[in-house]
Amino acid sequence: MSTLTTSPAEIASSNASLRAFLHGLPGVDRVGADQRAAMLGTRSIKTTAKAQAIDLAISMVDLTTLEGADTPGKVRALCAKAVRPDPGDPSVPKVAAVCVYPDLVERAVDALAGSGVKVASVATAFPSGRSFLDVKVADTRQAVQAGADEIDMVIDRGAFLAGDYRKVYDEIVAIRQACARDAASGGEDAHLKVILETGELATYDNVRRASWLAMLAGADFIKTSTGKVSPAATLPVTMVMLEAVRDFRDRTGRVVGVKPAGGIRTTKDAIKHLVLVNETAGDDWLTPSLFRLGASSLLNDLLMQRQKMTTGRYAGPDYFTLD
Ligand SMILES: O=C[C@H](O)COP(=O)(O)O
Repeated sequence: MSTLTTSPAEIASSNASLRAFLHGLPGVDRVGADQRAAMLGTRSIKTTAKAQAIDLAISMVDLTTLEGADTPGKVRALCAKAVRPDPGDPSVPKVAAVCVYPDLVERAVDALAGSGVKVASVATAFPSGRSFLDVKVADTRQAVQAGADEIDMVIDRGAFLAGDYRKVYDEIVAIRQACARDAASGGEDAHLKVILETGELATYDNVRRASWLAMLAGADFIKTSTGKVSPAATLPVTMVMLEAVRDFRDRTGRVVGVKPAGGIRTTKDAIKHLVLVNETAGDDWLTPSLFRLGASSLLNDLLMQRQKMTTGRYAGPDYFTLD
């Protein structure tokens, strides 16, 4: 693929030029993508490689709670689990991040202080994204001020589907600016994950276009779904996004991460995703700094399978705390 000779700002100088660029990307062969993802999903991994894959998957989990009924107590318990997933086995790695609503960020920051586990906050009128830009910017700023290390924003799917790419681009740029940490605090800017909500984008071509749009606008990560819309993280959609980050690096030199989220519940699902990463974007992406699994209830299955591999038997159903 050829190097991008025009800057993202030039490409986005008007909706027409952005549209020309996005619609000039090669189309996705839907049947071929479904078949390839299904074929990669049948690869089996055994013994040592499986044990390593389970630990890698644990270290990539964004342990998530995004319920209206979330409480400070639930977030505290989740944070304890994030740092020490199995209190009986200190060799289990900690997860990558805990993902919560903005008003619970402070609780998570307190509970995770010094642990190395990041705090991710959803923002921008999650999950619908339907609000005013200044409300979305304020939502983001408050989460960053409360100490969020990562912001998971949603795109305006209505604008995207109406072909108003420039609006989506401008909004991502504005949210990226809102991720900047106050210079006086000396901290790093919050990383920006851009949720495409692929279940609402209708076609794989749109998934590819939305991936590029988010990356051109400055996303650090592209994320499939909110977990509130079905389908969420399917293998072919994740594959299309992995191809996009691979091609984006080839054409710009910038490396963007990928986060499938929503509906990933079993060790089998997690391992299928890792195979996909390896075979599509390559092993550079097999690290928590470039690949995450957003999930509310995957961790216990990973822990159960890990224990089965170590001890030869499953723990009782009450052994692990609830996700
Ligand atoms: O970002 C993560 C998702 O909201 C989690 O979805 P899930 O509850 O289907 O695992």
